[in-house]
Amino acid sequence: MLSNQIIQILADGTPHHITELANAVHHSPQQLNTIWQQTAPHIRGLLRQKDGFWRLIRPLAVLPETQEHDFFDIRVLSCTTSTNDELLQRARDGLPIHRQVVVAHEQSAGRGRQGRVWVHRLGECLMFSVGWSFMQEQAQLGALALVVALSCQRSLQALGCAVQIKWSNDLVVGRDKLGGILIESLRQNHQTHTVIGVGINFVVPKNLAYTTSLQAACSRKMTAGQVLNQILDALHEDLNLFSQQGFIPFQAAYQAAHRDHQQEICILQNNEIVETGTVLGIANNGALILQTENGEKHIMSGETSLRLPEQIAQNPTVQAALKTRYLLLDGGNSRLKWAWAENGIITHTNHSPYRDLQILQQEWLKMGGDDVRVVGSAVCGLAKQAMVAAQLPHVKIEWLSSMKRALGIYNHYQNVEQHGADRWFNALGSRQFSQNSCVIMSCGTAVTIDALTQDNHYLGGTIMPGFHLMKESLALRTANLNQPLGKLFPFPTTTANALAGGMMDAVCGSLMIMHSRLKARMNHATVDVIMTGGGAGKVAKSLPETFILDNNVKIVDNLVILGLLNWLENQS
Ligand SMILES: Nc1ncnc2c1ncn2[C@@H]1O[C@H](COP(=O)(O)OP(=O)(O)O)[C@@H](O)[C@H]1O
Ligand SMILES: CC(C)(COP(=O)(O)O)[C@@H](O)C(=O)NCCC(=O)O
Repeated sequence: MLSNQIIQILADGTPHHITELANAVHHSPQQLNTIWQQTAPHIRGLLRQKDGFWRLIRPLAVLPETQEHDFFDIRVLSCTTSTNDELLQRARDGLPIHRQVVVAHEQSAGRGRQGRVWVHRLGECLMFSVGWSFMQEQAQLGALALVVALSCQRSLQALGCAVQIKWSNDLVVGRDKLGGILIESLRQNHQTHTVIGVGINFVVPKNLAYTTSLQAACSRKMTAGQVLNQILDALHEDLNLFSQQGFIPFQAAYQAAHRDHQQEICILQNNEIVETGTVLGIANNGALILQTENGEKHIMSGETSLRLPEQIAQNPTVQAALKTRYLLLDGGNSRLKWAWAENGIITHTNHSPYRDLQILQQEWLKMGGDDVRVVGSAVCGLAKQAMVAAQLPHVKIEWLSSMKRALGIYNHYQNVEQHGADRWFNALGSRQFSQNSCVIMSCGTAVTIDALTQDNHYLGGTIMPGFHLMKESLALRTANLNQPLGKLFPFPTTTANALAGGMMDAVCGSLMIMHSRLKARMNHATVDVIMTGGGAGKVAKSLPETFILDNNVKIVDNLVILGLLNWLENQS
């Protein structure tokens, strides 16, 4: 696609003149805007234009096809099933993969460890696989994943990002995951051909809790090419050393980079805790050495995962909650949103206007059952709640209200019965995305803008009409304003554009006022912004660039539902 060629040029985040862009796609500068409209909405809104130059407000994880490295052959693909598959297939076909690198901008079947899906959108995750062939047997390469994690960690550190490793091969910043590594191998012709897949978030993935990105965690702006080449430099040096001397030369450095050294941790297998104890160190084969109640144990990576105790509440009720299946409902004024959740993870989401809820019943017939607890938040009123119940005959729906206190958050609303349950569960959900003070904006039928302090006080917030209500009231109560909305301009000069701009300024302005108010209240500490609801994407695009760059602004779909799940999982 032509727009992808433009993205490749703009991905470095620097200004490019429109004649350069137009020449690259063999079109005239006048046609560039039309071509740009073909880009995905999450990229389209990043464009800024000034004096004939185009630039994106931040670099993307997109590389030019000409990317080169001294020691590796790099192939850049727009899309593939998975970069690991590309190299594995070559190896299976008997072709060499040693020192070959495949980068993909999008993967249709990217995977993490234990078959988990690797979530990404175009430009938001740097994904590549490196082929390396060893003479050793597979069994002797057990610590390879740790060496690769260390290579990535020290490369990113050199670029100014304070990354650590979570055993065995996750790249983390504090609690949040920045990147992951998946190694797959094949023994053929007396060699072990390993394919080392690496995924590093450039941008925090939408709707995934406990994740971070290079752009959120590092102060320095860097291009995907710089990150890739820095990691390839380190891998070249480290893999050569590892193939000659094994893990021992890396043991001390790995231990120093290990986030959980001397910490209390839990080891999970199939979502069950199988060991708890204190990390004593890393053995010379890469095993985690754990001091448990029953003595010292060596844990091999395999199918296990490491968690901090606060990530897995120890009590049995929480374990049971993790195993319950849920159908979670968010009854807004315009539409019902719902999600199915299992083992603490949302597996499917959907939404529908109230006049058309049969789809909910169809899903229940396919996925419902006695083991499913149906829990909801409703601000839509009793008539619409009854329409939901009618689609789920004989099913008990637990409608939850706003609360005075939950998950350590204290609600300062004077009368909690009056408080919209959606606003409360948005606040409970927001804690998965920010531990700082935050402003939570829900842009639905109404717009609500709420304040949550870092020390867990929900202070309250404002309510204003949503975009459709603003438009409707102007259309109904004025002689001249019943007309379609125009486009957004800084200084609108038509009625249609003035209407669009006025409504957007009202919402963005309210959000920014609440943000500065909360910031002042918190003595100018960090205040994050979490946005949800049907109109959130549109508002985020209209916020001033400086506001976006200076603050951590996140859009989270289904925040009410995430809040419900968060609350349910933490009940004792
Ligand atoms: N692109 C958009 N711009 C502005 N508002 C939108 C947009 N898309 C949807 N909305 C608003 O969001 C509402 C649906 O979002 P939702 O958060 O589900 O609302 P509710 O919780 O009130 O049902 C719509 O009725 C509309 O008012
Ligand atoms: C403000 C709301 C209408 C927002 O609802 P939505 O736009 O999400 O449908 C809802 O939260 C509500 O009815 N609140 C009750 C009043 C209050 O929170 O004070």
